[in-house]
Amino acid sequence: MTDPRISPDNTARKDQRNVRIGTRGSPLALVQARQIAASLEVASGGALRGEIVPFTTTGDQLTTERLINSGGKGLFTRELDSALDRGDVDITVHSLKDVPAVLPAGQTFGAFPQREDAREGFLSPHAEKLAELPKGAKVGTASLRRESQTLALRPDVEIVTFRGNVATRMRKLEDGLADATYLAMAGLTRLGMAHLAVPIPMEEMLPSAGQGIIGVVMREDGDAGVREALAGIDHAETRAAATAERAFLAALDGSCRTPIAAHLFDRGTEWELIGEVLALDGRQRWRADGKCRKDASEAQLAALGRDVAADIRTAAGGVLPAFVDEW
Ligand SMILES: NCc1[nH]cc(CCC(=O)O)c1CC(=O)O
Repeated sequence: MTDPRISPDNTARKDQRNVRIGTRGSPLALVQARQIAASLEVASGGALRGEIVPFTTTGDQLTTERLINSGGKGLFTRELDSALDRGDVDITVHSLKDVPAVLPAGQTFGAFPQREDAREGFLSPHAEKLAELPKGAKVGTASLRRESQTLALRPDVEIVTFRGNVATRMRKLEDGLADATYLAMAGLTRLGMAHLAVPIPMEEMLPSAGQGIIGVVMREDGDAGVREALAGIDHAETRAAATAERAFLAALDGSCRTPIAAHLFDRGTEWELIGEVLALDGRQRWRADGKCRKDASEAQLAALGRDVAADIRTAAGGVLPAFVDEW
């Protein structure tokens, strides 16, 4: 039976407004953008209708070479940033860990929906975890954080550069190009493929700042209806984590480009931020942590991030390895 109030061809109702959602065109990005579209429609009581507008970013066009040699951060956001600036789209949807520590001027996060599993996933046809790999095994990754964290635990393994979507990486594993690789559990879960990986305990391999979080960006002078609907899908705990982890990142990113990891842990009555910086070869590793109350303001959470970053600087004697960022 057809409900006469619902237009059968799914065209916009007269009282419905279109929200153009800019996103990358990758399978994961599209799943995330569709999820945001659906939640916005619900949060606005049907007044808004999400329209997905896919973009190919610079980062999507790069293949084998290390992204880091191609301009670092912002590779996956640049084209989306300018589309939002120009007003070609109303909002952009990103994996937060791919978003540079500082947003372009005039742009702001309208929503951080509830975080997905932030853990790293271990994928290997031969082993359940890194410790089980044979001596000298090849571990595929293009992330400098994962590379240095792996070498810190297993200095004997060989790191090989590994990129591509989930299917590509699985094929490379089958072809023996590497014995193991990592993918974020969040991405795998969103794609319905979490069964392919074994989650790694968070404190064994601290994830990237913002891992598992989707950031929805709007213009500061953006439409009030859109702003309100975004506020309706914002998740307070996730915003707290995004704020503390990104403040930590921003405080270290300013002067150095280094393998960095951070996560805000829920310790019942308190938040605990753990941050980590490593030398590329994994031989040096600095960790620091700090706590604050669960009812902390965004300013206090940002201060927590900066404090933990300052502790790491002190621990490292002010000499952090001069290198790269996460992507
Ligand atoms: N750097 C690419 C990227 N950006 C976001 C995710 C996964 C989803 C997420 O962490 O939110 C991934 C893939 C990966 O690192 O495994």
